Amino acid sequence: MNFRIGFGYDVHQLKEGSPLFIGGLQLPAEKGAVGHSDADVLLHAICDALLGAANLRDIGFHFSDTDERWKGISSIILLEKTAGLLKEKGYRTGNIDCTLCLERPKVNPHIPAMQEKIAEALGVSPADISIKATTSEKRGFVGREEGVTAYAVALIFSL
Ligand SMILES: Nc1ccn([C@@H]2O[C@H](COP(=O)(O)O)[C@@H](O)[C@H]2O)c(=O)n1
Ligand SMILES: C[C@@]1(CO)OP(=O)(O)OP(=O)(O)OC[C@H]1O
Repeated sequence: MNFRIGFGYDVHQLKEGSPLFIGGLQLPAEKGAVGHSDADVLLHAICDALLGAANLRDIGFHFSDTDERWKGISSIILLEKTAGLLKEKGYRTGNIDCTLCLERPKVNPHIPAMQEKIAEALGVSPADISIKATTSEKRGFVGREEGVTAYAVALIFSL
């Protein structure tokens, strides 16, 4: 078996009145993330970790933010497409570990549902998807609730 690892990072601006999509779910929140797609920062970091593991460039290379096809698209679809790109190269997902940096709301109650969504898109078990969260202790860009960031690592393998 050939194992490879990858790392992903993403940032989105937060704006009052925009919807907040995280991990494939819309969460109740005063501020939501802004982007060309649904701006799901956690899924974008996971896409980049998977693409990086396969040395397949990054999310914007495959799904450009100037392409009308991806305007407002659910990032779960982008994650499914990313899994398809890896499959074409003979890779399967092993496990994912990611961290969301968001001042509020607390996402802990929603993590099991996010694990289910992500696992379904990648064709793995929810047990293979680890999601963690932290605030930024009211410091910096995240702490001032101006934005949200996410980090992810992915293990992939080919038989
Ligand atoms: N948006 C968030 C941020 C954090 N959590 C959970 O709260 C714990 C404490 O956060 P600190 O920033 O004070 O470390 C953290 O470990 C997470 O379990 C969350 O659910 N949603
Ligand atoms: C997902 C894409 C494509 O809709 O757009 P955004 O939602 O702006 O997200 P980002 O992480 O900035 O870049 C990747 C994009 O090309």
